[in-house]
This record gives sequence, structure tokens and C-alpha cells, in this order.
Amino acid sequence: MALVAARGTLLRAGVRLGTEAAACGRNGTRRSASHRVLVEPDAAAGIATIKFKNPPVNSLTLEFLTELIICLEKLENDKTFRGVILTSNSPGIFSAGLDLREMCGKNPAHYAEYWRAVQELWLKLYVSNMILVAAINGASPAGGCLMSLSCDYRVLADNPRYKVGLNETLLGIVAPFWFRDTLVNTIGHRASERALQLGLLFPPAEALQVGMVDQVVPEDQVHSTALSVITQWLAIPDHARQLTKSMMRKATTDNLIKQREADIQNFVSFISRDSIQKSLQMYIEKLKQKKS
Ligand SMILES: CCCCCC/C=C/CC(=O)SCCNC(=O)CCNC(=O)[C@H](O)C(C)(C)COP(=O)(O)OP(=O)(O)OC[C@H]1O[C@@H](n2cnc3c(N)ncnc32)[C@H](O)[C@@H]1OP(=O)(O)O
Repeated sequence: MALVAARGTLLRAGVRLGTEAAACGRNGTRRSASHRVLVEPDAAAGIATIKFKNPPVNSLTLEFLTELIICLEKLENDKTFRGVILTSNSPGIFSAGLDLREMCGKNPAHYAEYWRAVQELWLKLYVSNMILVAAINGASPAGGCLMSLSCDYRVLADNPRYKVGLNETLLGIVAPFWFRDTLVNTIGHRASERALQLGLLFPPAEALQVGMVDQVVPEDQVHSTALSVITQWLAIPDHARQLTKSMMRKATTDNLIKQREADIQNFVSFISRDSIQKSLQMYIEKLKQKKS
């Protein structure tokens, strides 16, 4: 059902599925997946690199989310690809997380459609059969950080401006239970409690120390490191690795799947509150003023 909704959104957005299907194909040359998702397939290695290209900050708009979901599904179904690197086409920003404008001044039906797409992307990432490695080449707050936490391994560029974390409380909003669970599964309960309550954004050395990322490397080595990690993981027999991943993660995704509709309703009523709308608008204003 979610994919049908996603395709509906794409078609309304004027994205041609035929073009996108071709983009995620097995050809060895670089192709453009759609407007916002670039895919660089290396069929011989069985690895594809997905590059986010949704300027200015790769925020997760509904259209971008939908393109990512469909691209991941195509790669998942194409047995050529066993590993995927997620990275940004614009070094400096991995992803600014959920697009604030999608959560501001819209109607409940839009919020519901948006949240279903956010859930769908997480589900696709978290239990993917493929080996997913995040090559984090820029700042990665909130939903951007969630994407990387949903991968199997995270490599972060060593630049003090590239902070990662779930900073929702700083916006006056609350990370949902499945964001929390993803973080807890990665860094443990106590560290998550502190990070979530304070909305901490960790610079590289601290991110490594707390376990938000697995490796910090010089900026120009992020992609090559991700590649060599995937190559090591590819040496493990797929069925054994996949079953183990599922054993580790399925309870977490099942928890969302069984209360998916309730989670959407909860999001819609929370985000529609006047007080939350005001907080988000103030936050957007603050971002604008930062420039002037
Ligand atoms: C039960 C209810 C549960 C609710 C849970 C909801 C969960 C939400 C999770 C989220 O992901 S919320 C989003 C959180 N994201 C952030 O806090 C990031 C905010 N952005 C930044 O900190 C910075 O922009 C940056 C990413 C560090 C980049 O900094 P830089 O200086 O390079 O760019 P800016 O000048 O700040 O931004 C350029 C441009 O982009 C706009 N923008 C930035 N972030 C977002 C965003 N998340 N959504 C939409 N737009 C964004 C910014 O306003 C600027 O726009 P302008 O028009 O050019 O001024």
C-alpha cells in the first residue's frame, strides 16, 4: 500500500517511472536516477552508490523521499546489487533531515501522506537485505542521522562542522519511538537518553566515541573507506548475514509495522497543534536569520 501511495506521489510530481527504473539498472555507467537521486552502479562489484541531490540541504521532501524509496526497492529487487553506499552529491551536507516545510502550514492529509513516506523509507533501509554503508560527507541532523543509523555501517568525514545526532528536542518536537529504538540499538540506552533529551549534535570525535559512527576518516577518504568496508562485508555469505541482520532488527521494525496507522495519526495530531506549528515556524525563521 505504501509503495502504491509513493508511486502516486511520484506521478503527481511528474516523475517518469520508466526513467527511474532505467536509472537503477545494472549498467556500469553513471546515470541520473531521477531529479534528486543519483545512482552510480558498479555491476561487476555488486555495489551501487546512491547520491542525494536535493539542494540546498538534501532535506527529505515528499518527492525526494519517494524517489529514494523507489530507488531502494529497485536495487533490492535487482540481484546484481548486494551493497549500497549512501552519500551526498553536495559535500558539506549529508542531509538536513525532514523537510520542515512539509510539516508546516499543510493539511492533515498531507501530514499523513508525508509521515507514511518517512516510515516507508526507514523500513526499507532498516531491514534491507543489502549491505548499506553511510558515507557521511556533511552535516547530518535528525532525519539525516536516522538514515545513517539505519545503515549497517557509518563512515564520517573528519570535519568539525559535520555534526550528527537526533536534535528533535531543539525544535520543540519529539523523536518518535522508532527513531529512539534505532538510536538505542546503535549506542545503547543511557547514551540515547542523554542524546535525545538534550538533542545533541556530535562532532566527529564525539560521534565516534559514543558509537554514532563506526569510523572517522579524512574527508577525501570517506567514499573509498565505505567501499572497502562493503567489500569486507561482501565476503560473508549473504544468507547468513541477511538472516542475522533480520534477527537483530526485525523486532524493532515489527513494532512500527503493527502500529503504523496509529503512529501516523499520532504524528498528524502532534504536528497539527498550534504550539508545534509555532515552534517549527520559529525554527525556520532562526535558520533564515542565521544568514543575515
Ligand atoms: C510524534 C511526533 C513526532 C514528530 C517527529 C518529527 C521528526 C523530525 C525529524 C527531523 O528531521 S526535523 C528536521 C531537523 N533538521 C534540522 O534541524 C536541520 C536544520 N538545518 C540546519 O541546521 C542547517 O541548515 C544545516 C543542515 C546544518 C546546513 O547549514 P547551512 O548553513 O549550510 O545552510 P542554511 O543556510 O542553514 O540552509 C539553507 C537553506 O535550507 C533551508 N533548510 C535547512 N534545513 C532545512 C530543513 N530541514 N527543511 C527545510 N529547509 C531547510 C534553510 O532554511 C535555508 O533556506 P533559505 O530559504 O535559503 O533561507
